Amino acid sequence: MSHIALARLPPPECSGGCTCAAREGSAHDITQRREAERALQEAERRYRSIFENAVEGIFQSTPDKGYLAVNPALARMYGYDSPQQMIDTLRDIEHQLYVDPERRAEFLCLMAEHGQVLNFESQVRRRDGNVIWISENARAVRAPDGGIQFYEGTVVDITERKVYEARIRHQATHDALTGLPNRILLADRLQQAIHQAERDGGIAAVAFIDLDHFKFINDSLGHQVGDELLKVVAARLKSCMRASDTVARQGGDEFVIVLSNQKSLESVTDTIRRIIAVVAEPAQASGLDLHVTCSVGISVFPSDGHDAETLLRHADSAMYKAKELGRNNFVYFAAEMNAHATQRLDMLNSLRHAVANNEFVLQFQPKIHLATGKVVGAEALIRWRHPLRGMVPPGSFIPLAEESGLIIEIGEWVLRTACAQNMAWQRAGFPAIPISVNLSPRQLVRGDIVALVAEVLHESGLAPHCLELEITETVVMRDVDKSLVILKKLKELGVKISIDDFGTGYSSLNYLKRFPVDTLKIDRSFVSDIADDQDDAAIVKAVISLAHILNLRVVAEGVEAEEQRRFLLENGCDEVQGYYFGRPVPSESFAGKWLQAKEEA
Ligand SMILES: Nc1nc2c(ncn2[C@@H]2O[C@@H]3COP(=O)(O)O[C@H]4[C@@H](O)[C@H](n5cnc6c(=O)[nH]c(N)nc65)O[C@@H]4COP(=O)(O)O[C@H]3[C@H]2O)c(=O)[nH]1
Repeated sequence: MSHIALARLPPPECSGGCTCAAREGSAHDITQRREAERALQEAERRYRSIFENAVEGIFQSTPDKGYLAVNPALARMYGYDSPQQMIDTLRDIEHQLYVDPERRAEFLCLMAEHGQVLNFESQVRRRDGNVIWISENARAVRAPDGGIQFYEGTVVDITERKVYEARIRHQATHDALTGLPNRILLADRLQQAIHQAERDGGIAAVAFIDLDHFKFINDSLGHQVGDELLKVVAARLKSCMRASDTVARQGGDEFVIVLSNQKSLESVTDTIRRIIAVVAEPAQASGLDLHVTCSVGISVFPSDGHDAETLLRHADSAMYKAKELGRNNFVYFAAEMNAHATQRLDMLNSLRHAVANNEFVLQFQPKIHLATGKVVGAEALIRWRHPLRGMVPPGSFIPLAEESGLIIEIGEWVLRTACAQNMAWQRAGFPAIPISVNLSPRQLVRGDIVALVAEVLHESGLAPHCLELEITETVVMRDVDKSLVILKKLKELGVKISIDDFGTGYSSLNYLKRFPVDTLKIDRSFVSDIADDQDDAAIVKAVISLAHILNLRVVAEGVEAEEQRRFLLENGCDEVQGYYFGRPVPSESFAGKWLQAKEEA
């Protein structure tokens, strides 16, 4: 404003008589021009400041290859010391900048079609070779003839967001512990393998892999050891696979592999054999030497199913068959397994129902003192009174209860009922004899078994020495240190402990010496043949002497014949149990037959 006022003033040398008005007019023109120039300069200064100081990268580039102008932010983003250095160096954007040169072609194409690109994301190479993700917004600036003169736009570095997105995507599709694909990605990969086999007329195989006795390792050695072991197994499985195959963790100790584009079943079998061998190699987890095996069920596209869900279900059924057949092996799906899997599911449902509806009963089998023939104990044995199938023996449902975890509730019921029954006999005036209860592997490792036994004794009022817990030898030997701690605590409660099925495992004498046990029960498989099989006879004799050296009682189970009784008597066995003396019977019959007999005697 001030210079306009100044321009209107006559110049100092003016003495009048001149055409001051004209001079004033021309001064006015100059002033206006200067003003416009200054405004322009000001605007340019402002825009330059924005350009120079913007945090976003700003550029002008030509359709052919290079840059016209870039701001310092863009030069910095791409790793150059100055804009000029960047302009001079980057003469071929397509090949020097874009990681995928195709992106430049797409950029040009979008510009030609729409005159702009929005959020155009690409990977570019910085001057130092590092790759970053950028997002560009740009427009085409056209000449009056309509041709593209140059492009101008902005660039932001979105690497951090991309890394974050990739991490989130990875987390959603991978298992956190092992880093393997999870169920979601597995479904996708399996679908791809099916499509590929359909297209090429080949086969694809799905293998369901379950670690044998993993739950036991997890429960007894702790989750940390279990987790470590899963990681080792995951790495081993991966080492057996081609890049095009998939190893996924289905959950827990279950893995699934998808073998795509297979030429023949032989090649599938070869891979599975390799997997079984590699899993079975000794493993180290948390400093412990472990040995784990796996059972594998395989289904094949197209013969065993046409969709991912069916193939997975069938591989799962085959895996159960592999477990049934002794574990550490593999089985291909066969149609009849469907029926078996359905049966198993039905059984599990009715077993759950049985727990809720109290469909179990206990029977009792006497333990006889061999030398005197007196009843010195009773073993409680569970039966399932099924509403349709009648009395179901424990061999038909205990393994499933164990596998599904239902054994915890069932076992607790057995313990309570057996202790209550013993008290009921005593209150009815029968002599106090110890009652034996089988403890399942899961019950033993669950950690609160000591508290449970203490609680049941307290609630029932049963004297601790009137309860004997039978634990199978293999379970005790699987984790000697942990078993030792639990058995000691149980012993401190005052209950008796018996090692069941003795001889079937691999007890070391050294361990046996350390265990606070009262009784060894010789497995009935040895007893049944003592009259005919010299080896079994020798084993039974050895177990009796060993037990006596260690100051333990010996009970022989499964005695069915007189010659077995005589052999055991002659060799100093303390107690016997078996059909020869008495079968398991309901509580009333037991009291009537055995406890009265003891009283009369
Ligand atoms: N062949 C033959 N068998 C005889 C003879 N004497 C007794 N037995 C049977 O041998 C089994 C002895 O029980 P176990 O070794 O503890 O073996 C038991 C035990 O491992 C399990 N079991 C039974 N009740 C329970 C329970 O309450 N809890 C748990 N966890 N397991 C149980 O089921 C297994 C089988 O039980 P049961 O069918 O009742 O079978 C019982 C019994 O009926 C004989 O002279 N000859």
